[in-house]
Amino acid sequence: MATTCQRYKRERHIAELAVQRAAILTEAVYYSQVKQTLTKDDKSPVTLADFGAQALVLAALATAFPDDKYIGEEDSAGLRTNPELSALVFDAVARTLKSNKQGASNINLGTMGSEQEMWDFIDLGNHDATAAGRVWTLDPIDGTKGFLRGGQYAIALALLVDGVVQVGVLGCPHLSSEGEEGIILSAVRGQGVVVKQMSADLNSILHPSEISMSRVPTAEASFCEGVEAGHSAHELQAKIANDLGISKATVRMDSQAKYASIAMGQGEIYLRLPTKMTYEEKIWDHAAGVVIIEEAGGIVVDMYCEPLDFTQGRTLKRNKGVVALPRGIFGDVMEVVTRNALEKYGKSAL
Ligand SMILES: Nc1ncnc2c1ncn2[C@@H]1O[C@H](COP(=O)(O)O)[C@@H](OP(=O)(O)O)[C@H]1O
Ligand SMILES: [Mg+2]
Ligand SMILES: [Mg+2]
Ligand SMILES: [Mg+2]
Repeated sequence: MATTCQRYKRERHIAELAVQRAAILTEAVYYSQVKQTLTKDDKSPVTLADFGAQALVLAALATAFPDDKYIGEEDSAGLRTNPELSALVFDAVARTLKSNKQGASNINLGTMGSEQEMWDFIDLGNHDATAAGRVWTLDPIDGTKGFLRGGQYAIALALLVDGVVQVGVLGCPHLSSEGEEGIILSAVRGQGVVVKQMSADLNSILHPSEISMSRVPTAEASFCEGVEAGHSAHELQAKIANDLGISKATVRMDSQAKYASIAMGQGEIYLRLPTKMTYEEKIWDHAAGVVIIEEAGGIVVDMYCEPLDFTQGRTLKRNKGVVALPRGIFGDVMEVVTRNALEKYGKSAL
């Protein structure tokens, strides 16, 4: 039986290595001229890098934890009917596998030799029940619009056990800490959070440093919100900042880099209030961020101050809106957030 401090040690390590390997692919695409993109049924974009990163991460998980279940944002349908795009994705995956020797750690992160195998790895992410057992949730590129715009993006991987996030890893290739750009944050519930430098060499994810959230009073805090006006209610968020007497400019940033950034004390409050009450937040947009914030000493709730419920499958259907912030200003800020949420949206109909 593992001691408490060894709990999820292997899961965290493999998740970090898998995220780092996927980031080699996403960064190669980020800086290339070839960013082949499809538009999904919900009108959102998915690029060749999203598919490639999902294949690489799920290959690693399937190799290391074959009995677990996986939920990934993407599926291979768009590749199976598009040979040209599929070949581009496979080429990017093959280059990553070749460039990357998987380190001296002797950890087998899995490989793939054909497009068919790659599609099958991508489709391992089709699970949808989260209330029981071990379920990994993956966002291969969170902030695809940011990725395409040259902004922030994240590779987000988390392990849910019986519906509770136990492990979270966020790879943020364009976020900086202590002057180093390209970082990985990882947390295990009850064991804190570390930030490590991302490196093209899989052996050297290794300058762990502990982090914690900012301790400034509410009036000196700053807000962090998404860039996309369609993803959160910028106007209402500005009103809440104003109601709280916050005068610092709001920082806009794509992806779960927002969670990473406030976990490291580079900002304080992440607000994500709905633009439409029918939208259900996706679990892969929050799971890794939640455990990272909680382990950095913060709290994540919905706009009615309820904890996020990860037992409901692929979406947070029992929650509306998301707020993440340091413990010390929680009471002050949430009073104003819930008042505004009730005024604007009424009582939770959930
Ligand atoms: N109407 C909406 N409201 C809230 N989130 C939305 C949304 N439409 C899409 N999203 C999610 O917003 C995520 C990006 O968040 P942000 O705006 O903070 O960068 C997207 O993740 P992907 O980019 O992985 O698809 C997508 O899941
Ligand atoms: Mg998407
Ligand atoms: Mg996402
Ligand atoms: Mg995504």
